[in-house]
Amino acid sequence: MLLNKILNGFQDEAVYIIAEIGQNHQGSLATAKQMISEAKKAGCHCVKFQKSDLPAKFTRSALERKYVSDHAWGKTYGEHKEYLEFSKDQYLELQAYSRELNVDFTASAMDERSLDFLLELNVPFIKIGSGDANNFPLLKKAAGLDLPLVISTGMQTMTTVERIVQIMEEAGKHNFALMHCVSSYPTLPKDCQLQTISLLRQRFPSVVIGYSGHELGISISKAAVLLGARIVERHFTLDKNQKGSDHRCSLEPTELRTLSRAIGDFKLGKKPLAASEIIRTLNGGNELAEALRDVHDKDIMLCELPCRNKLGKSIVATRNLSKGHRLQLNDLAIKVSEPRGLTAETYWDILGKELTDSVCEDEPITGSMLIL
Ligand SMILES: CC(=O)N[C@H](C=O)[C@@H](O)[C@H](O)[C@H](O)COP(=O)(O)O
Ligand SMILES: C=C(OP(=O)(O)O)C(=O)O
Repeated sequence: MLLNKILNGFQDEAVYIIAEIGQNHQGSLATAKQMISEAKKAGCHCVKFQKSDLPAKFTRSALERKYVSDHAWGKTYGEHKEYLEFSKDQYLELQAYSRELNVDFTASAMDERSLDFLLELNVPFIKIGSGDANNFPLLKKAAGLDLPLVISTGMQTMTTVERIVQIMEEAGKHNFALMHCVSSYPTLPKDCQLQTISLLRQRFPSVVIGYSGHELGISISKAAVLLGARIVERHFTLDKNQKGSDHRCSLEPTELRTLSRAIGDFKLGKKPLAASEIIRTLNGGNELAEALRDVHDKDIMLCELPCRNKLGKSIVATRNLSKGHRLQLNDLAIKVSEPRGLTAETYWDILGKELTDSVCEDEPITGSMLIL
């Protein structure tokens, strides 16, 4: 697999291209297969899905909340997500089909049970999406595997990214990559913050840096490669005008083919190009210049707040806990919760803290419930 060669430092000039089918298959196995075939024809190395175990990823109230949107596939968020989930047999069929077409097949593990599911499937690598980049227990479990990891960093601060790398280092894990990502759909050029790629390369010189983009078009993704991204992930669709939250910021087959050919034509070496050279090389205008503006730090962006509020993970109780109880590891789970609680990255920091209030199973733990 090309990804292994890149992660092992054997292929400075190669870029691994992932077609993120995600949930753009509309819940249809036939459409998913057609998408796999089109992604392969477009020159992608990998087709990727999103795997969630709904009660493991979401609290009951998050699943029961009404989902009022033109993009909803059910009345509640749970019904919507259920409609878009494939079964194990369907995953096996999609995996067999991808094998026939000689394209790598994997999914993001959106909770620990989904990680186990993907391990049973024997996928070649695991993607951890931005929603789980601060889910340290999931990262720790994934870091203990031999499999390569591709970890997105949307909706996260540099401090959280440093902790991700620390978790990998503590597990002795070397075969992982960090993806620059801005979790807004579509991301405006001014919000793309491509120079975060340079920042991540400087801060973590031994880690392969990639780009998971949600912007419109392909120029910004090309620029990401010229800046040093060696994995590129883009959402893929057969038609951008379909129902579904991600279609608009996805690439259709022709665009994906144009992007993969352009990447293949670049003469890449170890040294990235400067912003001005990139703009010249790509004949870019204002939008590319905006995407390439200097970046001095990595923080959660305003444009990411809607996604963070919808899919950011919180700490919830695994069982009923009484006032005065001191929190232990097995009291806590990390889920998308409605309403939200303490953010996932505080998981290890609140161990041993005393509850000032009782909390019910599957409900969020908030800062005001703790004696800090
Ligand atoms: C952060 C994250 O997981 N983002 C994913 C990857 O980019 C997205 O595909 C979401 O699953 C999608 O946008 C959710 O849409 P809805 O809420 O309509 O199912
Ligand atoms: C959420 C995902 O990706 P990203 O954060 O890279 O958009 C994913 O791969 O499921």
